[in-house]
Amino acid sequence: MANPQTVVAQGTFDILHPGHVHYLEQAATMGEELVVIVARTSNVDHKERPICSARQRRDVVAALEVVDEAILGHEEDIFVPIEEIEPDVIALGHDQHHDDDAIEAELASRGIDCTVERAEPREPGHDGELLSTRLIIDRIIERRA
Ligand SMILES: Cc1cc2nc3c(=O)[nH]c(=O)nc-3n(C[C@H](O)[C@H](O)[C@H](O)COP(=O)(O)O)c2cc1C
Ligand SMILES: Nc1ncnc2c1ncn2[C@@H]1O[C@H](COP(=O)(O)OP(=O)(O)OP(=O)(O)O)[C@@H](O)[C@H]1O
Repeated sequence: MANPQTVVAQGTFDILHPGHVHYLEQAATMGEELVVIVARTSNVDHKERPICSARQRRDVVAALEVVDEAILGHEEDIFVPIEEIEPDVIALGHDQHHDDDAIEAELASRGIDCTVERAEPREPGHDGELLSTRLIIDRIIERRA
């Protein structure tokens, strides 16, 4: 296709689990090409510091079949990669703390024509399925302490 619709997804992706896969699969259905921006460790300041390096997190996301490209985010200005990619859609995760309206306003002020969509959460499909990095780490601490 000459002009595929590009979707951007983003997140920390520290220790991948099926919730991440679900989010990325949903994001992929919003267009034809999926580019994932992996958060720099210095920008993950709203929760515990990731266990894996940004490069490792990026490499594992890039290996997923549904992902066309995974890149490391910008250290200072999260809209720099967006300006470079020029996506048609930004897919926000169901629980991402970003304000949809604030993102849309910033896109408009930079002249980027792009819609902002929210993905749906995925609930555990069986007993004991861990769909959160924090819950996986809590389980490791509990079982290996
Ligand atoms: C549109 C958009 C672009 C982003 N670009 C970057 C970026 O370039 N660099 C970065 O470190 N984080 C970027 N982020 C932020 C993180 O990917 C992410 O929202 C947050 O730091 C990780 O939190 P989460 O995994 O709980 O969502 C971006 C977020 C959004 C919504
Ligand atoms: N169970 C889930 N269902 C749908 N999307 C999910 C799920 N878990 C994570 N995601 C999405 O994956 C993206 C990256 O998530 P993130 O790296 O913060 O993982 P997390 O497991 O939610 O982390 P933590 O549990 O440490 O807060 C986010 O957009 C988030 O909404």
